[in-house]
Parts: sequence; structure tokens; C-alpha cells
Amino acid sequence: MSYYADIAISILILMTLGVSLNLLLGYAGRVSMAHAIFFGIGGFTAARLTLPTVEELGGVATAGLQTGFSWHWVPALLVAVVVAAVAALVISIPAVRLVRGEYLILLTLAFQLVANQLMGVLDKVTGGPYGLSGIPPIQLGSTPLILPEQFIWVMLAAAVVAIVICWGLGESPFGRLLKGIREHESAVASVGKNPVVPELLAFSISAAIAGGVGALAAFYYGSVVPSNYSLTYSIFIVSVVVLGGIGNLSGTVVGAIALGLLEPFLREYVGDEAIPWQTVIYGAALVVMMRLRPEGLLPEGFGPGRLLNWRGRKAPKVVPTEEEALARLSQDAPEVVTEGEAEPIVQVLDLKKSFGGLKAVAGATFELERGKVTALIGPNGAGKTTIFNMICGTLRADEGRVFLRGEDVTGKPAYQLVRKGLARSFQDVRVCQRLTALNNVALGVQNQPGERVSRLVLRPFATRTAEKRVRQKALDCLALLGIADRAHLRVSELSYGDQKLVAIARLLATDCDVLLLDEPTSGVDPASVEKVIDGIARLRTLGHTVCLVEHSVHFVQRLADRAVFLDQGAVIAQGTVDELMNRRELAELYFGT
Ligand SMILES: Nc1ncnc2c1ncn2[C@@H]1O[C@H](COP(=O)(O)OP(=O)(O)OP(=O)(O)O)[C@@H](O)[C@H]1O
Repeated sequence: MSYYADIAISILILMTLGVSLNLLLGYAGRVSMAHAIFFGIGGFTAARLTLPTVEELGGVATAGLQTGFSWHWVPALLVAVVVAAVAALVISIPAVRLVRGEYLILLTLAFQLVANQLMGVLDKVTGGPYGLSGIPPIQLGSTPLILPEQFIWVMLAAAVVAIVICWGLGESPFGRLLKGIREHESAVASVGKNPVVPELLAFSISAAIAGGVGALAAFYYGSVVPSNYSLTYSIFIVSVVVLGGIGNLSGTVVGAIALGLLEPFLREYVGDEAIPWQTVIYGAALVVMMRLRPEGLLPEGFGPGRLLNWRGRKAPKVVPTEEEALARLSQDAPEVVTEGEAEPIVQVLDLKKSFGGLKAVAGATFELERGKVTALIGPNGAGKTTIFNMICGTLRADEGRVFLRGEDVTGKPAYQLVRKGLARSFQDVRVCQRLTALNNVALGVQNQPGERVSRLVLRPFATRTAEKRVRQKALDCLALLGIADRAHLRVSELSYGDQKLVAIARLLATDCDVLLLDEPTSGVDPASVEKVIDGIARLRTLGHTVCLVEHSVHFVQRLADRAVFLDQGAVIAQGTVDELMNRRELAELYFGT
């Protein structure tokens, strides 16, 4: 019995670590190769705090004597959680702010190696290469939980708590934000969300759970040894997540059971060579999975809830009509401008940008009038997208200024501009393919309590009510663009034209009065172009100021009140579209004839 309980405990430890890493790797899309270190930090912290004091051991501090502070296991566990979370914050601040993709993997890999080496040499803290032993077990009342069949219940409870925390966060608006960051960080920033804070939180919550498991493991095994927190163990944890299914906690549970059973199985058959064989099999399994089933055994969104259809992606029960949606959205919309009272809401003054020797924008000056649709037109390479990027702070202007309602907003980051009322879409659409249309649009809604972990924890019911409002608003935005009946579909299942509509609906959800649309119809089939035109016309009805970059003259003539003609980075004419297109030299430039 003890033998099987002991195996189950090691599987539960691996499972809990995998689940916590999945919050970071699966939901936030950030690969950490240092999860074993946070596990170890929790273990060493709890060990030092609970080991007996020098006085308790006879009062003489001799070399090699393993002493501590004789704390009760509960506060020691809590401190272990906090220390691991703080350590993760310290490492993740430069990681999140400065490095991405494979560089992040390298940075965490370096941290893993350095920290593991330090664990082996900082004798006074970690006990050196042989670590610390004699750690007191968990004491419940007067019963020490020494036997595996006693401790297994503690570990099972810890695994359940970790799954509930990670599932609760991952499936909340906070998790939606993480998934958005995972897929398109720039798109999330362009709808007013600072991606840095949620990423830092995901790093530290994930590490905090690992630290807690590390403390529990120290209490159970009675010792902590640096070699237990090696790169090999970090790779095991990553393997559990990748094999089980990235972004799917049920997958991690399955992955941990499958891989966790491997070691005792191998021990039975190959004895002491089990660990090297285990490493080989994990590596081979990873390669095979990456090749044949990169989404893992259970792909994202597939789990018991989906199987039993509790949480199936159901079509909305009530699809609002366009009129109902318009009526509700008008309450948050900017005041509609009546004829004759046009005033500039955005002023672009002498913007300049060069790339090496190429002058992409050579002193562009123009205004966007409140409530009007203005088109930036001109031949390919005229500098239209570069101007958008400078207005939105994605690109630093060499010279020139941008004013929004008279306030100088030059160089402000995209997420700050949204808070001031200006948002943009992208030529390459940048919708989150693995999220539903509704969740994509919900990302655009501002001030969501559920996106803040503190609110989720302290005011769960209020955040649930707020989430209902967010989803209703997202559905209204989709209804206004005529695609509410597809709200429940993953964006990857939608046509490209519908994806462009989702991107516009996401902008609408921000409540920004100035919307910049970069080539909203490029790559869209003719039938969908009409839908996009109708959608943008409705933005104008709601009172939004729209600036669009567009190549289709038909589109621009149908929608734009004014056009700004650019060539070689300079504004060469402004006026109504018909006025500009009737000028032969401009038409020739535009059509290249
Ligand atoms: N990051 C960059 N590095 C170097 N050159 C760039 C960069 N971005 C744009 N350019 C160059 O600046 C010029 C203007 O590009 P931009 O994309 O702004 O033009 P555009 O009017 O939007 O063109 P299109 O209509 O084809 O999208 C082009 O010659 C382009 O190659």
C-alpha cells in the first residue's frame, strides 16, 4: 500500500507542478525552463524555517549542523509560497519587459542553471550539495504525517487546490487576457490593456504554487537536495504540459499520470538505469508529439466539461437585433456630430520618419474631424501605415507631434491612447485565432473587474455579474456588425472577412471615439467587403471618428467624408474623395497609369 501511495504522491507533485506551469505556458504562452527552481526555492525555504533551532539541538553551532527557526509548518508553507513568488517576480520583470520567444526560454534556462549551481554552493543557506535533512513532517494535531498513505491526502488536496486556482484564473476574464497576450500582444495593447502586468502575475502565481508544492515535498521526504531541482526535472515538468495539452489542465492531469507512472515501471524493469531511460523516453515522446500532435493529448478547450457538453461552445440563446444592439451601444457612444459643427479631434503636425536612408514619412500634417470618416490614400509605400504606427505610439516619430483633443499624445503607448479614446486595427487583422469571436471582442471592453486577480479573489460574485455585462456588450458589438450568430465560433473557423469584422467589433467594444482602421478590406472577398462597408457606416452612425487606410477607391468613395492623399511620405492633397480622384495627376499616381 505504502509503495503505491508513494508513487501516487510523486505523480501528484508532478501534476501540481504541471498545472501551475500550464497557467504560464498554456494560457500566457510563456515558456519557462526554470520551474524546478521555484519548486526548490519553496523546499529550501520551508526546510530552513522548520528545522530545529541551535538551542533545541544543544546550543552549540557546529559546522554542518542543520539548524533553522523551528517554525510551525503552516507559516513556513505560506512563506515558501511568498518567497517563490517574489523570486519569480525578480526574474520575470526583465524577462517579460525585455525578452520574447526563444530568448525567454534561454533566459529562464540560464536562471535554472545558475540557481541550481548556487543551491549547491551556498552551504550556509542550502546545506551545500547534500542539502538539508531532518525536516520535520507535517503535524496534524498530535499526528505526524510520515506514512505515504497519510500524506497522500495532503498532496491530493494541494493538487485539487492548484487545479481550482489555475482553472479559475485560466477560464476567467484574466485568463482571456492571458490568452490574448499569448496570441497577439500588440493587439491586446491596441485595445487598451497593458500586457506586462498580467504576464508578471502569471509568472509569480505559477511560481508561488510550485513553491508551495516544494514545501510540501520537503515535509514529506524530510530532505531537500539541489540535484532534485535540476534542469532535467524542469524538462520533465514542461514535458507533462506539452504532452498533456498546452492550455488544457485536464491534459496536464493525464500527462502527469502517464509520465509519472513511467519511473516506477522502468525501475521494475531496468533498476538503477530508470532515470536515464526516463529522460530518453520523455525526449522521444516530446519529439513524436511535436511532429504528430503538437496540440498535445487533449487540445485546448477539450475536457470533461466539453465531453459532457456542460461547457460546450453554444450559440448565443438570444441574438440581439441590430436595432437592439445599436440602442444599447449608443448609450456609451460619442455624441453624434450634427452637420456644420465639425471640429478637429486629432491633429497630426509635421510627422517625419526615416528608415536608414529611406524617408517613409516626410512631414505629414493633417486633421481628423470629429464624427467624420477620413481616408488616408495613396500609392503603395506612400507611408500610410507608418503614420498610423506613429499616431498609435507603436513607432517613435523622428519629428512632429500628434494631438488628441488638444492634448499632446506623441509617442504614448497604444494601451494609454485607448484610455484617452483612440484605438486602432491592423492590416494583418491580429485576432486571436484560438479564442471565440465573442471572447475576442470581450478583450476590447475596458475596466473589467474580472481581469484583475485581486477582484477575482476578493469579489468573485461582483466580477461574475460584471462579466455578464461584458459578454452582452461584446455580443452587441458583434450584432452591430452582423455576425452575432457566430459569436461562439473560434475565430479560426470564420472566413477572413468575418475575422476583419471581429477586429472592428473589438475596436467598437473599447468605446474609443477615434478608431483607426488599417486596410479593413484587404484580402477580403467581395461579398464580405460589403459587410465591412456596412459595419464601418454603422460606426459613423454611432458618432465615431474613423480614419482608414484603404486601397479600394470604391470603398473609400462609399464611406469617406474626406481623404488625405499621400505620396512618398508627404501629404500632397486633401479634400473630398471625388475632388481628389477627379484630379488627373492624383488618379494617375494612385492607379499607376
Ligand atoms: N520597419 C521598417 N523598416 C524599414 N522600412 C520600412 C519599415 N516600415 C515601412 N518601411 C518602408 O517605408 C515606406 C512606407 O511604408 P508604409 O507601409 O508606411 O506604406 P503604405 O503607404 O502603408 O504602403 P501599403 O499601402 O503598401 O501598405 C515603404 O517604402 C516601406 O518599405
